[in-house]
Amino acid sequence: SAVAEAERTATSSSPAPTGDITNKLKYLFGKEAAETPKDAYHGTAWSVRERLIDSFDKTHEHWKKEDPKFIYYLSAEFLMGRSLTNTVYNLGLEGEYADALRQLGYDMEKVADAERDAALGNGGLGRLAACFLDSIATLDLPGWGYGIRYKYGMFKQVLKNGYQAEQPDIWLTSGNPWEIRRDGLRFEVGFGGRVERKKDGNKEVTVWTPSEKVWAQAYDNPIPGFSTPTTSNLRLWDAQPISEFDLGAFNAGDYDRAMLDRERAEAISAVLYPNDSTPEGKELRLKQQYFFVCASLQDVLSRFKATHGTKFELLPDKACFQLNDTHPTIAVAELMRLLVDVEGLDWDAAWTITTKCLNYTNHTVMPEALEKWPVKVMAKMLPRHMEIIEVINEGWTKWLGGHLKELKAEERAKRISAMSIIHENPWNKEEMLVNMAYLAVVGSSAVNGVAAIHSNIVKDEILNDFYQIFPSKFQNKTNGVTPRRWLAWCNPELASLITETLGSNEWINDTEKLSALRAHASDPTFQKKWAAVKHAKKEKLAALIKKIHGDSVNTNALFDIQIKRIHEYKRQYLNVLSIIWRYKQLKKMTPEQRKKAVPRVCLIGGKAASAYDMAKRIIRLVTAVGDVINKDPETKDLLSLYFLPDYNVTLAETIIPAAELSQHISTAGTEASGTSNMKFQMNGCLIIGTWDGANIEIAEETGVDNVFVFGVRADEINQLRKERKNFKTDPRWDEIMKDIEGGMFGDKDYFKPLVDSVNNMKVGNDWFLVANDFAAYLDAQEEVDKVYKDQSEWLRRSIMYTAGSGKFSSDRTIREYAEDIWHVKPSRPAA
Ligand SMILES: CCc1ccc([C@H](C)CC(=O)N[C@@H]2O[C@H](CO)[C@@H](O)[C@H](O)[C@H]2O)cc1
Repeated sequence: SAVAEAERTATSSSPAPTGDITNKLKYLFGKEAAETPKDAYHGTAWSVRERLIDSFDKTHEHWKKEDPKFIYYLSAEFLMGRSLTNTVYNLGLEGEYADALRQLGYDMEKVADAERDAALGNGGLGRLAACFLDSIATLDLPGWGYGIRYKYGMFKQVLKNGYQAEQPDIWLTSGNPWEIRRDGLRFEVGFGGRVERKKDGNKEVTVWTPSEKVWAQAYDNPIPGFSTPTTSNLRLWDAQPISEFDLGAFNAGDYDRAMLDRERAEAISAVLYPNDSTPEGKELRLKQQYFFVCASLQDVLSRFKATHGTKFELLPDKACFQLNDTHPTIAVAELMRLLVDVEGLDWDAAWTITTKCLNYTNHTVMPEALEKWPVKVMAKMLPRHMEIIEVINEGWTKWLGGHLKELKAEERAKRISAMSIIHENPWNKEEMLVNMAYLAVVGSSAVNGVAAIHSNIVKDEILNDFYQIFPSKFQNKTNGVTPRRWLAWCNPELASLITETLGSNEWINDTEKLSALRAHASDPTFQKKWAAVKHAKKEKLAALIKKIHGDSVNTNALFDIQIKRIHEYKRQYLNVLSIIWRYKQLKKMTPEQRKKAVPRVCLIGGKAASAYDMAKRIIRLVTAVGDVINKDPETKDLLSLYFLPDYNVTLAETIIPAAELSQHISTAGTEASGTSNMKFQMNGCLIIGTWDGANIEIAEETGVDNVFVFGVRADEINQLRKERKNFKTDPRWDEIMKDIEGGMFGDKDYFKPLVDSVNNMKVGNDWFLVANDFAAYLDAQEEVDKVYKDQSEWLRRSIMYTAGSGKFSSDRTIREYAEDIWHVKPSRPAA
C-alpha cells in the first residue's frame, strides 16, 4: 500500500533528487544548470534511472537465487510511449521529484513533455505488449519482454494540405536514459548459406553455414512494477556488423564496401514496419523476425545452461514463451534447431520441449493480416529452418493421417491438405507458402484469442480444423490495459476523486474495487465533482486543439472521439458520414431549433499505413469536411470536426481523460478486441459501438443499457455481404454520397474511389457494410444527444462505466495467462 511505498522510498539510500538532478546535468551533459525543460528532463531522467537500476538489480539477484519459472513475451512491437512519469509514479518517487523540480523552478508535467515517445509499435498489439509488461512486473511475475530496438519507430504523421505525410521517427538522438547497453552481451545471428549433413562420430549431424552473420547486441529496459519492489525487464536487440569496418576495402578506395557490412547489419533493426494489418511480405521483415527470435532463444538457453547444464527436459519447467501474433513464429523452428543441431537432442525430445514451451496469441481474423511466407524466400534466407518446417509438417500430416483414419480417403486427404503448414498460394498455384499461423498452432501448447467473440471466431472459423483436432489448446484471454498509465497517471484528478471516495488507492492494483463507485453514481454532489474533473480535462484538450489548429472549440459541447489506426474495418468513414448528415441538419434548422441542438466537438485521430491508399483518402475526407464545417459561422459552435495528427501513446493520454463519447464502430466480427475502448471506459467516457470485440464484455460489465449499441451482428455478415448488391440504401445516405461526389468538400476526384467502394456495386462491394449500419448508427447518435441533454443521467452512466471497468485491467488478463497458460508464480524480492 501507499504507506509501505513511502517507507520503502524513505529508506532508500539514494542522493536527494535536487542535487542529483543538477549533478547529472553537470557530469553527463556538461550543463551548469537546467536552462530548459529538456535539460530538466535529462537531469531528472538520469537521476531516476539510478533508482530504477537499484530496483532492477535487487529483483534479479532475488530471481537468480530463487530460479523461478520465467515467462518470455516475444513481440515484434512494444509501444511503450514515454517513461519518466510512469517510472517516477510506479517507484513512488513522485513526491520527492516534484519537490526537487519545483525547487529548480520546473513543473513535473512540463518536464515530462520533453521526452520522446518510444513508439516501437503500430497500434493495439504493440501497446498491449507494453501494458502486459507493466502488469507482469506489478504482479511480481518473473517475466521479460523480448523485441527489437528499432532506431526509427512508428513514423511521425504530419498533415500537408489535409493529406497524411510521413516523417522518420528519430527518437534516439539525445540518448535514452531508460535503456542499459549490456556491453559484451551479444549473440551471432546467421542468414542464408547452406546446410550440410556431416558425420560426428557415428552420429550424423546437420551443419548450417550462414552466408551472412550479424551481432545482436542486448539493451535492457527495466520495467518498474507499481507499489512493489519488483522491476522486471524488456530486452531489445540492436543489429551490429560482425566486422566493424572493412579497412582493406577502405584502403583499396572502395569506401562503400568498407561500410557495406555495417549498413547491411544495421538495416535489420533500423525501422519498424508501419503496417498493422497487411504484411509487407518484404524479406527484411522476415529477417527482423528471425533476428530477435534467434537472439532471444540463444539468450534464454545460455542462462538456462548456466544453471541447469544440458538437462533440457527441465526447460519447460523454467521457461515459457508467448508468441505475440505470428510475427515471432519462426521460434518454433529456431528452438528445434538449437535443441537438435546445436545441443544434439533427438527430434522427438526436442519437439516435446518446444511444444511445451511455446504459446500463441492471435490478434486478428483479417485474412490479409495472416502471415504466409513464400517457401522460396524462407528457404533462401533460412535454409535449415525451411528443412525443419518441412520435417515438422511431415510429422504433423502423418499424425493427422492416423488421427483421421476413420474418415473416407478423399475426405481425409482434404482435411490434411487444409491443415498443412506448407500449402499452395491460392492466388498463384506455382508458389508454395509457409502458413505461420498453422505453424504456431501446431508448435504451441495453447492458442488464444483476445476477446470472447474473437476467440469463438478463431475456434469456429479461421482455425476451426485445428480446434476440432485439439480443442483443449484453444482458450480466450480478454485483453486489458494497465490502470496505472491509463487512469491513475494520465488522469490524477479523477484518480484522487476515486481514492478520496473509496478511502484508499488500492483500486490502482485491484480495479475490481472500482465497482464500489456504483453506489455514488446518482449522488448529485459526487456527480458535480466528477463533471468538474471531466470539464477541466476538456479545457486542457481544447488548449491543445487551439495549439494545433488555431481554433477555440466549444468546451460545453459533447466531446466525441474516435482515435485508432485508420482502417476500413474500423469505419472512420461511417463516423464522417454521420457528421456530414448532422451538419446538413443543423444548416436546415432555424436559430430557435439550433438552440435545442446538442453541440458536438468531433475529434478523429490515427495513422494510416504508408501504403494504404484508401485509409489515406479517409483521412483527407475528415480534414476536408472539417475545413468546411469548422469555418461555417452559423454552425461552428454547434458542430466542429478536427483531425488530430500524429496520434500516439502520449496524445492518447491527453485525449482519453477529456472524452465524453468514444466510438468503436467496427463491422461486427472484425475488431478482435480493441483496447482504447477499455481506456475510455476507465475514464468515464461513454461508448457508441457495434456488438464486436471487447465492446460486448464492456457492455456486460457496465450494463448494456448504458452503452449505445447498434448495428448488424457478426453472424449476419456473410449473408448481408451476399445481398449487398440489392440493399436499398437510406435516402439520407444517397444524399450524402451525392454531396461528396458533387464536390461539396472539394477534391471530388480524390474521393470518388471512396464513394465507389461503398456505393457503386460495379466497382466496390461495401465489404464492411457501411451502408447497412448507417441508419441504425444515426439513430444511436440521436439517442446519445437525448441522453446528453439529461446530464444527471449522463453522469450516472459515466460513473457506471468506470465502476464497471475493473475486469479490463491488464492485471486480470495477466493473472489468467499466468494461471491457465504459463503456470508461473509470483516471486517478490524483499523490500
Ligand atoms: C504483418 C502486419 C501486421 C502487423 C500487426 C498486426 C496486428 C495483429 C494488428 C493489431 O494490432 N491487432 C490488434 O490487436 C489488439 C490487441 O490484441 C486488438 O485489441 C485489436 O482488436 C486488434 O486489431 C497484424 C498484421
